[in-house]
Amino acid sequence: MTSAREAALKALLRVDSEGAYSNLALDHILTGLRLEPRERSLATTIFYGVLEKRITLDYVISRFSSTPLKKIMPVALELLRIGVYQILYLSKIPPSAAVNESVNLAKTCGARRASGFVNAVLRNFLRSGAKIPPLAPETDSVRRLSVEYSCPEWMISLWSRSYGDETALGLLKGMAQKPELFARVNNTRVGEEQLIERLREEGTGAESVLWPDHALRFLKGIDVAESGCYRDGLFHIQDLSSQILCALLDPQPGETLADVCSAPGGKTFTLAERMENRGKIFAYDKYPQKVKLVREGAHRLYLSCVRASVRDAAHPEENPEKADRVLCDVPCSGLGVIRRKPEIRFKLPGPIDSLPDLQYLILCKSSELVQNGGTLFYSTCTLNPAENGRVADRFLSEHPGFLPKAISLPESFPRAVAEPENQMTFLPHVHGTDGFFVAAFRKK
Ligand SMILES: C[S@@+](CC[C@H](N)C(=O)[O-])C[C@H]1O[C@@H](n2cnc3c(N)ncnc32)[C@H](O)[C@@H]1O
Repeated sequence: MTSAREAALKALLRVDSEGAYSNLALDHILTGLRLEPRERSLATTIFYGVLEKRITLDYVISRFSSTPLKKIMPVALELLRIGVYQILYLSKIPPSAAVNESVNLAKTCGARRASGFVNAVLRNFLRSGAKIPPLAPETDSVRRLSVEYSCPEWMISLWSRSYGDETALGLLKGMAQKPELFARVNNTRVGEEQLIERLREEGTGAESVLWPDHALRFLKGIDVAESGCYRDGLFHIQDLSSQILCALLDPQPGETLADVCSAPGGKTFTLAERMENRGKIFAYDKYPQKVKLVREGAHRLYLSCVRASVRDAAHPEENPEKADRVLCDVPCSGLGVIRRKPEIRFKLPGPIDSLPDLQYLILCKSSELVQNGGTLFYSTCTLNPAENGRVADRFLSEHPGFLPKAISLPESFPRAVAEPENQMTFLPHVHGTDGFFVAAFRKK
């Protein structure tokens, strides 16, 4: 029978070898296995923990292995990470059990010849006192932070350069925190208090958030597949940052909107709800299978004003009907959602460098959809000025037909980054949201 650690191993290998998204890789492995709830929870803890702490774990392994990391076969390396992770961070698991389980899995999961090596490295680590060994005194501060917070050096340098050392440190500390989970109440079907009560009956605690309206905070995790309220279309899961963007966009019933990068549909749904399902939202995405997700979500939530279809926002064949408000929630590097998707920290800076050109193109093309006097919003879930403020600044400087539209927020959302008043960067450790960026423009 597959154990929790074997499930975690398989999911980790999937992320490494196929570049799979963490949640999908884990779901894929766990579906089809009949693990006890406790085993399932251990598999999840080990899987996410190893991804989150990988840089720290690799540093530890490098100090106790005579073989350089790059030469260790993938299964053995992952088993070493799983072993060291449990020894360092899971105090309820006896260290000897952590070692034995990794060694046994090496024997049964395709790394039999490396099982002695896995045993030797883990036992060396235990004998040394099972602590993260100090770095050499000459190690520079970025490398130190990288090992301490398990964050790549290039990302730490980017954040220090862009936001200052203090904010960069805040981001690193925030990255290690468990993110809160929020829902957007489907106000076309249920009131906030009513939904809180219905969730309580299902055994899920939730409370209202002061702002924006119709946002709920879950008091513990929720398995949406098990929730009747979810199936009945009473809410969708959405971070506060996205809900705030939709509040700023402020669509009115009866208007026409275009959401040019809409899948899987979270913002489309909130916008449709804010419009009380009256008017039209053209929800586009480049990929047909993703458009299907938007259609299914709108159907579940009874949002008939959503019209989902395939369209390439960067190379549109023709421009459809103009809209009162247009949203460009562009593809981005996702550095603001590392708390939820730990594998994002292993993206390489090279591919990220090409994103601003695509983002700018999408923004320029989409600006042609805005009616005179209408508004245009640009957003990302990343913390990288090249994809954020620089795209927004360039748009204004090259489009005299648009003006900056000031963003003003309640006092509980103070500005944490010096930027023009039509831009706002949300930081997890300051605002309690995902890392997020919004820029707003008005067409003359
Ligand atoms: C950040 S996600 C959008 C999230 C979505 N707005 C939501 O709230 O659920 C970016 C989306 O852009 C889509 N995309 C990427 N390139 C595109 C393009 N050239 N045209 C249209 N959509 C594109 C991706 O498929 C992805 O679904």
